Amino acid sequence: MIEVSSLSKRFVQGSGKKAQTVQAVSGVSWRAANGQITGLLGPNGAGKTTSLRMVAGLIAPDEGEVRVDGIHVATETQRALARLGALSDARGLYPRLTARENIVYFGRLHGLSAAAAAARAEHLAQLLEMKPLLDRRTEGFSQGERMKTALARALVHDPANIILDEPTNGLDVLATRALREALRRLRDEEGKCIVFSSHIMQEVERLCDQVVVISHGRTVAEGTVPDLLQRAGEHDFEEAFIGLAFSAEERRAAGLQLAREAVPGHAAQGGVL
Ligand SMILES: Nc1ncnc2c1ncn2[C@@H]1O[C@H](COP(=O)(O)OP(=O)(O)OP(=O)(O)O)[C@@H](O)[C@H]1O
Repeated sequence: MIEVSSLSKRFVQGSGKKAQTVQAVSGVSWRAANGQITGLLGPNGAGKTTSLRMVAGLIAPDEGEVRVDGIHVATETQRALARLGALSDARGLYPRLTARENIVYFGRLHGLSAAAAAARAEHLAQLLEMKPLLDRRTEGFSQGERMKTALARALVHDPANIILDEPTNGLDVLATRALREALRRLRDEEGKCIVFSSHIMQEVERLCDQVVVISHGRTVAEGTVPDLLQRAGEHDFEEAFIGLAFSAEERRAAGLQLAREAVPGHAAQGGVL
């Protein structure tokens, strides 16, 4: 289980009089349960990546806290992170090593014996359907092949919690489906707590048991897809997302309208969403 409470983070760019402050995350709170897939859904710049980087202990929050299975990431970092597998956008594989060597190497860094790491590589290759890749050098791997290898590497220590930042970025339809299937198996067969960020509505709608909508660094809604549809008073998830994530003023400024806001006989300036 992952619990994020009142998390805030700002970045300062430049120095002196030219310094600019960006409030990336402003009091975000959410909870991701075991045996469920939780989606962080938000427009570009909403604060999803920054939130996940704080969950993974890569950057420290200014305020708030993250607990992984009840363990504070800030104070018991090693113990909390031992229970977390993180897949970031930068896949960062070693090109001269085979997929198997990449996975085993990370297993060894996590303290697994050579035999245990090798057994995990076999198990994960089966789970992620990547057996034919295992003994190829990762140099020249396709996006989908790289993603699978990086995911196997992130799962080598069998963490109970998995976070993935926009995992389908750059993947074609087949690789996306394979990833979706792998995440379902990790949820259903192994009871993992899975969190992934996305701005792709269909992906979240298809896969997530629970959705957290983030906008301007805040949690603006949380619930199942049917909960969010009901809350927004919409039948279409994309319309619900637009209604929840953007204020009426923002929609007007962007020249966008929800279908239900359209005046009959008048075309929207920027097109009806
Ligand atoms: N290292 C940084 N320095 C300065 N600003 C940053 C930094 N990292 C993030 N930001 C800013 O914080 C805000 C939130 O960024 P973040 O990457 O968390 O959003 P996101 O929801 O993941 O967006 P996207 O869907 O576009 O990836 C943005 O305005 C971004 O420019």
